[in-house]
Amino acid sequence: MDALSPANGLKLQLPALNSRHARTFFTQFVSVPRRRSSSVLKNGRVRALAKNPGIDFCDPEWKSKFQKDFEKRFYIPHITDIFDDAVAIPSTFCLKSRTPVNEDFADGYPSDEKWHGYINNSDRVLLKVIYYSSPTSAGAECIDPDCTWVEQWVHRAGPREKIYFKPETVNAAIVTCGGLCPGLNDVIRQIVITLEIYGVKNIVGIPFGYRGFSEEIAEMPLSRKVVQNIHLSGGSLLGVSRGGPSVAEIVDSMEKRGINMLFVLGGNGTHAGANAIHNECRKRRMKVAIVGVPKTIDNDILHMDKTFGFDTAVEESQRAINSAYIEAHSAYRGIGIVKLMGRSSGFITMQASLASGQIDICLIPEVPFHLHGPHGVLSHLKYLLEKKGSAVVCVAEGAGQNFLEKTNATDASGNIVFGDIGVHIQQETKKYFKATGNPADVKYIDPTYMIRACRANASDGILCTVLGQNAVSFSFLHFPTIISNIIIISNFRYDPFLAIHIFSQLMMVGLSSTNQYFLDKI
Ligand SMILES: Nc1ncnc2c1ncn2[C@@H]1O[C@H](COP(=O)(O)OP(=O)(O)O)[C@@H](O)[C@H]1O
Ligand SMILES: O=P(O)(O)OC[C@H]1O[C@](O)(COP(=O)(O)O)[C@@H](O)[C@@H]1O
Ligand SMILES: [Mg+2]
Repeated sequence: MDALSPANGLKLQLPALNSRHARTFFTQFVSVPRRRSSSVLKNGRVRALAKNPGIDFCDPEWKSKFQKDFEKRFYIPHITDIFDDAVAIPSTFCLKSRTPVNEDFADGYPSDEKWHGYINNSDRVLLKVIYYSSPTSAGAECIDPDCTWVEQWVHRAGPREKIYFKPETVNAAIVTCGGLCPGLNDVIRQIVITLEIYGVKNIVGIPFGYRGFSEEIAEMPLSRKVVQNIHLSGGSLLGVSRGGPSVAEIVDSMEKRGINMLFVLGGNGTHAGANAIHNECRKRRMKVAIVGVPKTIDNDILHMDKTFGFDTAVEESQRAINSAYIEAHSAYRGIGIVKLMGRSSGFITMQASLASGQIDICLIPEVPFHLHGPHGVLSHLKYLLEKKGSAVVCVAEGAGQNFLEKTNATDASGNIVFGDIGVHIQQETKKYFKATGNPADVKYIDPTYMIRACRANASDGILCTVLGQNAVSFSFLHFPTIISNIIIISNFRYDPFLAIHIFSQLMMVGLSSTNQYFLDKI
């Protein structure tokens, strides 16, 4: 391959080298999110430092104290916290084969004890699977200076043997809020199917997000028959929206409708709402289970390897990138720019760039950059045009917001409306090359809505199925009051934002990768 072909021209930077001091412009184009726990040594290498300066490592008990504190932070409210007389009944979720008895079952089905099909309430999922033997190991995330092995566990999702809701008394509702994301229909479908397996008959969809609680829009009765094929198309069967009624109005409406199980599918805003609804229900002593299923196409949630829709987004982005590449390479001095989702994080942009092998410059919110100047994007574009005649840039929507005029405009949910960094780069690039007397042909593609509206791919489809199932199991079982604990974390570069700690996903936790970055921010 030509040394200047895009795949080679694109520099991937290892996290350990990604320090402000060690970085050159060229190597900053593609970078993975930085960790704060590093310092630069004289030789330019980076040393990982221990986090948690508040811990007294001389205390022989520090490790068990740390683990206790970790467990406490992930305590999930239990229905008996509020209703100490709540009675558990055997699960109605049937794990037994319904097929005709074969030889194995000649003496009848095995008892539940022998079946071992349920999740034990004490089961935990290990969050970190890498043992870093030294703080200098690449990517090391150490709690103490010796990089001691400290186990960090979270609860395991799945059906329990005992439940706290009688299926015949359940009035379940599902609501999808915020922006679209591939996989919403898959999750809705699986929630409905699983609820029916538990024996629930009354299931409705609340149309158009939280707005559906206040406005005169009829709720949608849901059953397996209704949802059977909805995963075959993108969007949300129920519709989505931003903004809407107050929390008190939502809870009034839930009381009026008799809803005692609410599934909210949405992002940080939705879960802030879910948490507020939960608190209001608690205040009114309503026995309601509220379960959040995290939806963020940006894949920026603490502890989660992957959120649904992300994989589809990366895959679908390839079409836009390839089009930008073809346009750029077919034009005289062509430059293609693609903007992808990612308000505070560059996961989609980074992975789509890497997967494509067609991107020369990748810009993400985590890494600041200059447009102008000797180490700016524009001078690198000039270099690329001189060397190979064309170039392609991939930029995350939240990157380079400092170049744009702040309007303080917000959407109906109160989110800050970002300026269009893609348009800005396009304009600046055109101006820059025109001024050099050698114009460039700059094409800009924003595929956001085409990506968001896609049907989930196979991998996301499986993830959604697991999330939907586990959400229902949690609503019924051990922790039915609320699953959506909200932990405020801050993205070190941008405004603090809410990350969602949702337990319906935790059985998916395996080899944590990119999102471990956010662990720092608890
Ligand atoms: N702090 C909050 N308290 C209550 N409801 C909220 C809060 N933030 C957002 N919401 C509501 O949650 C819904 C979705 O929020 P939004 O930010 O648009 O999407 P997302 O959940 O994807 O982040 C909206 O209806 C919004 O009004
Ligand atoms: O035009 P809309 O629907 O407000 O959506 C735009 C925003 O939606 C997003 O997809 C984020 O949506 P969420 O808030 O639902 O995660 C961003 O990428 C984008 O800034
Ligand atoms: Mg949001």
